[in-house]
Amino acid sequence: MEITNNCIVLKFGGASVSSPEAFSSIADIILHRKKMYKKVIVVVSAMGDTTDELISLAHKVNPNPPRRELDMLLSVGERISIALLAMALAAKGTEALSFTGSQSGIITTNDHANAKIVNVKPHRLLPHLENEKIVIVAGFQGMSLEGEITTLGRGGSDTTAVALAIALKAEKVEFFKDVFGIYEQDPKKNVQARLFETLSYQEAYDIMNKGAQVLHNRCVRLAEKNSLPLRVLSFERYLDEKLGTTIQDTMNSGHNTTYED
Ligand SMILES: Nc1ncnc2c1ncn2[C@@H]1O[C@H](COP(=O)(O)OP(=O)(O)O)[C@@H](O)[C@H]1O
Ligand SMILES: N[C@@H](CC(=O)OP(=O)(O)O)C(=O)O
Repeated sequence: MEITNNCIVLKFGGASVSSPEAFSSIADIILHRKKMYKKVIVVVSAMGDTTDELISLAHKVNPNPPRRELDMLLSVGERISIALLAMALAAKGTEALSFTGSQSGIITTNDHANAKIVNVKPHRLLPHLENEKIVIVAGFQGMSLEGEITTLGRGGSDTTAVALAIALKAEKVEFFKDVFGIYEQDPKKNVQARLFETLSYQEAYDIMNKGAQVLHNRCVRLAEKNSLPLRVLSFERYLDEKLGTTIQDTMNSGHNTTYED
């Protein structure tokens, strides 16, 4: 196993935390990566269908809920996950600390339900990372300059992970999915679809633009602008280093840090 001394962001989506037991499984993945990386930041999404269930709950109370209040409600899904993940790691004897998007310094526009990240100020995370503690951040949410809780649009946790990786100068982001990587088509619809080993940002972006929900398309553009390598791999077969898709530049284009996607 290659030992690096660096920083990595690990992103776990709703499919990887669809049951209480799943938190223990992904805690094992995180502990495996912690042996390789000094600084480990974990971004996690709401469990399974929680976000859909919260939207439907809101609509039972008000068929046209105020967008500000909907964001307040939806941000709860990811808060449940971060706390449960910290508890799962504690059950394995490892201290980890959970933080909401606003605590993590994810600063956004004030566009409720479709906010854009304008800056990342992860001051609160830094001392814990220096102390080599695992830091867990709620995906999909932030705080506007006006101090309001916002969400980034469906699938937005991927973009949280990329923005944090840029701010913390992480080596890469690993996205743990219920598929082995990015395919030419959804492998659940076409079992013959080819799995890509590597993709350029543009190729990945084109696949997302055709409607593949495997990565939030904003996160691909953001990674490209900052030359940040991305890897999409399976949360079940993560030990198989050859299995997965790497998205990176063919040449390092040397852009300055930007959060504009
Ligand atoms: N071209 C594609 N390559 C890989 N997965 C795809 C593609 N198009 C659609 N998908 C779907 O995207 C899903 C993404 O994985 P998932 O674990 O659900 O992500 P997350 O929980 O992070 O949102 C897969 O379940 C897969 O069915
Ligand atoms: N929970 C949010 C954000 C998200 O990114 O989820 P996932 O990582 O499961 O796509 C959603 O369902 O849209």
